Amino acid sequence: MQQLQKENRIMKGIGGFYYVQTPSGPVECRAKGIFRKRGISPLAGDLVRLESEGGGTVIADILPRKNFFVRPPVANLDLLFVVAATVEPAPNFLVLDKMCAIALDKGVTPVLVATKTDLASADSFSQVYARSGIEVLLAGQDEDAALARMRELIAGRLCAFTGNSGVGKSTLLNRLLPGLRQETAGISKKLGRGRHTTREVELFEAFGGLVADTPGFSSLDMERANVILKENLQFCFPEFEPLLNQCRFTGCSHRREKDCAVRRAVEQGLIHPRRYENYLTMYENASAIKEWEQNG
Ligand SMILES: Nc1nc2c(ncn2[C@@H]2O[C@H](COP(=O)(O)OP(=O)(O)OP(=O)(O)O)[C@@H](O)[C@H]2O)c(=O)[nH]1
Ligand SMILES: [Zn+2]
Repeated sequence: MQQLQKENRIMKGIGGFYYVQTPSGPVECRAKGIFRKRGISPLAGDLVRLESEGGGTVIADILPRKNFFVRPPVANLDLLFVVAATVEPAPNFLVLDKMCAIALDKGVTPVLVATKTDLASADSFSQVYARSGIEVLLAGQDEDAALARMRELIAGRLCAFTGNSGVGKSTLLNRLLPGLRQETAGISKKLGRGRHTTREVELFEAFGGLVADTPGFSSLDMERANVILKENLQFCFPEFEPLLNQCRFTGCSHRREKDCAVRRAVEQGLIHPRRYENYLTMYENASAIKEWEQNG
């Protein structure tokens, strides 16, 4: 099993105060002034070095980050549950593929969770992702196996949930962590503030890992900070990976080039056409954004 570092980790930040989990218990502290001068803000998920200052404790250093997200503000994410419903709302595979690609681009493992499987079949999910290298879990109303697998995946990792409004993220989180709401209220009370301020990311210890309560992840693909370079996009589709050195041309974009191993795999049914189509769309988007940025 993977081990989460038991060092000092920021669980939550609110109004300039940070709630840091340390091997000897939780500590509430501020950050040293140097961060503000450098324009760096400590984030939930950050591993930090603490120092004593003026009788209190301050964050003196942020250890190198594996990755970070701007909205919601969280660092060092290991795994992202991408939640999508079979119906109400109907799945948008382009959005799902974008979310998975953004995760992979940042070194985060995406796991798809299909909800409302009691209302409609999840066959489309199973088919589209069967050979994608992305794990799909079916979480209808009575699917305990999916919850068991989620607990297993959370162990040793920092995890978050994303998905469009109404797909069932809260329902899933409540089934997974029935105590979450009370805990949220408890911590807010302890800090004596925050219940009605802007939602900040808060990490919860669960099943040997950490789960982020991150309502804002639905806007993931809108972030400029999350733009994937078109050259890197091919690495964000795990099913392309074993083929990448088999294309005739080095630097093949897998669109119109001759003897492209990726296109051949699509024709042979080894890559799902929907995934390939979405790759092409994302490639065009990435090219457009780059030109726009250069001209702007
Ligand atoms: N039938 C069925 N309904 C579900 C399931 N999961 C969630 N729902 C319902 O779908 C609706 C939306 O669920 P939420 O959990 O609030 O969805 P959410 O993703 O948290 O939505 P936002 O808070 O808007 O982001 C609620 O009425 C739930 O009861 C499911 O597996 N089956
Ligand atoms: Zn190619």
